Amino acid sequence: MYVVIEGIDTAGKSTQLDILKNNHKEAIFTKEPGGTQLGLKLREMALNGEAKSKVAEMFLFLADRAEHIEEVIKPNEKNMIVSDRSVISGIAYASNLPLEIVISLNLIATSNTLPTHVILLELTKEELTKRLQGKSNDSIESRGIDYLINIQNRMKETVKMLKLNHIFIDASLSIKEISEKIEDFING
Ligand SMILES: Nc1ncnc2c1ncn2[C@@H]1O[C@H](COP(=O)(O)OP(=O)(O)O)[C@@H](O)[C@H]1O
Ligand SMILES: Cc1cn([C@H]2C[C@H](O)[C@@H](COP(=O)(O)OP(=O)(O)O)O2)c(=O)[nH]c1=O
Repeated sequence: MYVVIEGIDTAGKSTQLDILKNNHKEAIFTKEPGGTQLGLKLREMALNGEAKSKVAEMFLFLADRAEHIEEVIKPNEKNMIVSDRSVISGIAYASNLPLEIVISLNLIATSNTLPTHVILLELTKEELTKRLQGKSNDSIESRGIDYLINIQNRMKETVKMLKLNHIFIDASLSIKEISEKIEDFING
């Protein structure tokens, strides 16, 4: 089982992952970017805005993903894996290119190893605005509210285009309500 927690910045992914770590001690927890040794270096470069070219930035995340799939996901496919972000973020955030092209590049990076369960935490513009005010933003988050809402819409479109098993959860529900919906979906 390859479960991914998806959502734009501040959607509540880390909060739900902390609960999942308590409820599923047997699972392997990982993330993108930064789920491998190479990925940590790539994450640093990407989040510090070192790539001036958006295409170069996309390839940093693709390299992170290829390494992550090879080193973490594939070797553990028989176990329960839970990842903070995935190919869904990869496709959605590369918003300077048409979805179809980015999907093809990501299918190469993932060698078609796709999540079996996609959990997308969905924010309203109002809730996102409120939450972003409470944190310092990395180079990607500082691109603004409308940018992130567009990314969220691309995430939903991507999940549907890839026909992945998924649940969209209203991220403004209580932490407990969201956690219960996640458990029902995973155990369903
Ligand atoms: N269901 C929720 N309702 C209200 N606030 C939440 C909820 N889940 C998380 N938060 C808060 O929103 C902020 C971002 O949560 P976090 O889990 O760090 O999001 P992400 O990992 O997706 O960036 C944190 O301040 C967190 O306490
Ligand atoms: C996985 C991935 C993340 N990102 C972005 C989303 C985030 O803004 C940033 C780092 O992700 P993350 O560490 O999850 O940030 P946060 O916890 O604030 O959500 O990288 C991409 O642009 N492309 C990708 O392929």
